[in-house]
Amino acid sequence: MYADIVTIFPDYFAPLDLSLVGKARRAGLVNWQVHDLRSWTHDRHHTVDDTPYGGGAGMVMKPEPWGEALDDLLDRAWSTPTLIIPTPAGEPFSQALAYEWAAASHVVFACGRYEGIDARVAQYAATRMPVREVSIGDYVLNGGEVAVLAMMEAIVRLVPGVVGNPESLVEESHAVGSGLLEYPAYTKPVSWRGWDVPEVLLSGHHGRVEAWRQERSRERTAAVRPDLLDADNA
Ligand SMILES: OB(O)c1ccc2cc[nH]c2c1
Repeated sequence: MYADIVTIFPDYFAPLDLSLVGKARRAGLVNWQVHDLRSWTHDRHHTVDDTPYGGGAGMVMKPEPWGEALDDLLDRAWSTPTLIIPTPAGEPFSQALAYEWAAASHVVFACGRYEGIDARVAQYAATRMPVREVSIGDYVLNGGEVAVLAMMEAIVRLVPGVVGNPESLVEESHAVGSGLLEYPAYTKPVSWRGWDVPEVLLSGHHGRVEAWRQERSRERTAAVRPDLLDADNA
């Protein structure tokens, strides 16, 4: 998976070179390039925003720099990328989308700021590539960068070879097909500040352990995400 990330704050993405994601890049399993949107401006002040038509507070990102950025990235692309635009007004990002984009050869992330990107950019882009406007949750950030950091981590960890034991991807929360939240995990010591590890986990009886874990998953999901249970039973 290769990603182009377009932003007015390139330094936001330095953390991607840390930990598992950075290790995956150094191993050649994934790659990305961060681009400063202002590279596609031509005025002295590298202007990327202007006042909204129709009035209202804040500023809107101008379409021209985005159009030139997408033209350049498409010209260089080996295959047609998917354009992913983080926005509070988007479809929910999900583990299924993370898997889909982990298998994609090329994605382009467009990080909006201010009140967002001129709506014509997504409309224009959709004539040249698949476009997905995606939300990472029902809250509002100041821009798309944090959303892209979160999505990059969710996506890259699913690329084959990135996590040491692929089995660890199977039983985690929101594992595609399971729809249940992960069961609680324990490690040594067996007793800690008066709290003991559940006996069944010390039994060595794999069938009983599995049944206990399934029950804890359903119990936890019913308590905090009953909507997933409905989907799971659908
Ligand atoms: O909350 B978000 O995911 C998000 C995404 C993009 C922009 C652009 C301006 N505010 C934003 C918020």
